[in-house]
Amino acid sequence: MKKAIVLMNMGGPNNLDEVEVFLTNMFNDKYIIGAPQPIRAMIGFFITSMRKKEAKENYKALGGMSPIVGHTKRLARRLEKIVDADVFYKMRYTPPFAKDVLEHLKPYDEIYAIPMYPHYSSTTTKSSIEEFEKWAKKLGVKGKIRTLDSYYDHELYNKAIVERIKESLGYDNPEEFELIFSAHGLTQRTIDKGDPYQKHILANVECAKKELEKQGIKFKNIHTAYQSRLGPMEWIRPYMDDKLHEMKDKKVIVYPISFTVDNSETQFELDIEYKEIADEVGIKDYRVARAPNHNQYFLETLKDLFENRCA
Ligand SMILES: C=CC1=C(C)c2cc3[nH]c(cc4nc(cc5[nH]c(cc1n2)c(C)c5CCC(=O)O)C(CCC(=O)O)=C4C)c(C)c3C=C
Ligand SMILES: [Fe+2]
Ligand SMILES: [Fe+2]
Repeated sequence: MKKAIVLMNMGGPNNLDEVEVFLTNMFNDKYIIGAPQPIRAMIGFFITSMRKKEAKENYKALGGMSPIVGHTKRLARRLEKIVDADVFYKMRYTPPFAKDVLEHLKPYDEIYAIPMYPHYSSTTTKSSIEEFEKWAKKLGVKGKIRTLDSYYDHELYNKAIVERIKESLGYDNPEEFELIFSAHGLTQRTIDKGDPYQKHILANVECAKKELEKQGIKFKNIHTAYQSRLGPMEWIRPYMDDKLHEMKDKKVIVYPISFTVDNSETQFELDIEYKEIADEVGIKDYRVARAPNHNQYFLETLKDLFENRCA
């Protein structure tokens, strides 16, 4: 039986010319902008035109590209060493797209499509799975597609989170630090329509807290906040910038809980933009923990999802 794993991620510009491709594709996704066509295309064109200049400047600060594709590719390579399957990766809004990767998947009997999103949201997980299945059908890929919705509660995944928090802490005393779990935001409207993302984030924070307790690591306080708000709508609260304003004179570790690999939201927004706010507010020590990336516990989580959790 020939098996393939496909790590499904969002993507990000691989060069500055792809910034427009990334934004256009994202805002053309019906799960991101709910309006029907052609209104969606018009809104997408408008937001892309408004954002692309600033977004390009941001990606310039990261060396002209998002780190997300590179991290996902490295993860796929390392995972391939420990599983009995060939490992691929595909992105939702930038190359390599589902249709590019599926061309290579025709000889496989079983295809394990694993979302790089531990929390289920229509805007990420559902959008990716649906698009992948649509292209598999169009291209006549016959292998059985297996997938799963979420894995934020996986014990090994939470061990990976705690490993990254410990790396950020080093030999310092956790009781002197505030720990903020920062999640990518979502509009309140999406949550009101029944999206479980925020529930999954809050449940993930509880799992991570339990793992910290198990390992005897006690922070002064633990908080959850939401970053990456965009546009005039109400997004889920508390907002990360408001949370940082409560942290004057404090020592803070931020853990980016939405993400399995580092990307522009961690390496630009948290590392650079929110660091500027932290300096303005007078935060004494501001640290951002890395996402799981190729942490051994995360690799073992993926191996277990492949072997035991995909249906
Ligand atoms: C406007 C709506 C957006 C929704 C809804 C949204 C949901 C969502 N996104 C992620 C993960 C990532 N988002 C990233 C970047 C990004 N996201 C939006 C907008 C929405 N996201 C924009 C406009 C951008 C581009 C950056 C910017 O210009 O501000 C990224 C980073 C990709 C990269 O380049 O590295 C990730 C990852 C999740 C998990 C999520 C909902 C659950
Ligand atoms: Fe996003
Ligand atoms: Fe952002």
